[in-house]
Amino acid sequence: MSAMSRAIRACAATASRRNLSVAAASPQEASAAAATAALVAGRRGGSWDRGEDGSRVQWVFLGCPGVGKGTYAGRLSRMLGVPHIATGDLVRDALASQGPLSKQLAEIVNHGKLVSDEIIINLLSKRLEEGEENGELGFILDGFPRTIRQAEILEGVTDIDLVINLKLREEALLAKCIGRRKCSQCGGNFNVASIDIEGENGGPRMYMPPLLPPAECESKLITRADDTEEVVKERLRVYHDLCEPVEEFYRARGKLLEFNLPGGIPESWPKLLQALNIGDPDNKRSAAA
Ligand SMILES: Nc1ncnc2c1ncn2[C@@H]1O[C@H](COP(=O)(O)OP(=O)(O)O)[C@@H](O)[C@H]1O
Repeated sequence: MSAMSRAIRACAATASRRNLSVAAASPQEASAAAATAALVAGRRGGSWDRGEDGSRVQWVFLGCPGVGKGTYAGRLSRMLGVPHIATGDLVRDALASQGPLSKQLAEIVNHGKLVSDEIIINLLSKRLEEGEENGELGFILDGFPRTIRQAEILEGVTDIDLVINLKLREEALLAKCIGRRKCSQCGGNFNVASIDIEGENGGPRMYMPPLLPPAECESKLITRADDTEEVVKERLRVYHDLCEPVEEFYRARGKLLEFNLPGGIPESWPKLLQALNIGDPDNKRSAAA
């Protein structure tokens, strides 16, 4: 068992024994913009590349359902050579496994609720153990932590370098979730939604074209059971109630990088790299993404 997964399990057990109540973090005095600038500037001179031992990248992605955490975390993980660990994927794998946990999880996930911290910690610890056995170092977490208690547990066992908080206008989130499709054969992710929203307060219009599947995938597309309008609305409500405080948790610790997605992938990806101060002088890495 890896040191980190062991520590997560131990910390979670202690927290549940003590019924850990987490003190609210003190608000940071500096403005969010100044904190973000300092955060990125702190990494200038070095780059975000993994260190020689590959262990430097320990990042977390936060953001509402449909914002694109999986897309951007996946791209960065391929670019930086660190595993992308999405707790939503771990939950869906457990759901598909038809094991004893599967029925219990379906009830929760298909109603847009959060799985208990204990179940998530167990799934994550198992995934980290497997990674350790395969020599993985570093990680980009996507969808974890999602509650203050999960954030406290993670903070207690390892140092998170950076938390990227992706933001997108609420009108786009619902449409993006409902438009999501996956090819059941090749596993490719697509989106049939065409989003075109008027600019706010004189700001630019937001256009996100659909990401359509190639002809060979068209008949094999599946939709996630929790991507119905009713369930997405519940997931958004749960996010605002339980997950938004996690943003504040990291903001107060000076780790939060806020990133407003300006549009679709072609427009947003280079700007995200820029915000992360990831140089790409010879374009080799862009090709890998
Ligand atoms: N860290 C977590 N804590 C509790 N439940 C989780 C966590 N991560 C994933 N889940 C469960 O898996 C579902 C799907 O997660 P995910 O794919 O990350 O969805 P989303 O698109 O809402 O961000 C969530 O709605 C929730 O039920």
